[in-house]
Amino acid sequence: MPRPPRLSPDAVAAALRELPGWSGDADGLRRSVELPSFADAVAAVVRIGFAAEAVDHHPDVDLRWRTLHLTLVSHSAGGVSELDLDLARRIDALLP
Ligand SMILES: C[C@H](O)[C@H](O)[C@H]1CNC2=NC(N)=NC(=O)C2=N1
Repeated sequence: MPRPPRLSPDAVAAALRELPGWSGDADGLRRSVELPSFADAVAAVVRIGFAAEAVDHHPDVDLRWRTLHLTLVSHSAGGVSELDLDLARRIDALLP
């Protein structure tokens, strides 16, 4: 299945205005979130992991104690694509 192309900087900036909590640019979307505990943070990674598998699009995840640092980028596109915007919305629905 063809994967969508890299979005323009303007398109990413416009999309970010609808994604409070996320920052970044056409090279990647970023969100950091602190959970109440390490166990909660691990559970969030698992929930995000299953959501990612469901859409076959995967975040870069950096877990530091109870803080998750998430980066979304479409490796196949060399930047942010519609798949990353969709995954960001799905992740937001899973986080407190
Ligand atoms: C074959 C499979 O669809 C590809 O390897 C997918 C899997 N998940 C992916 N996730 C991300 N973030 N970028 C990709 O290019 C990508 N490619």
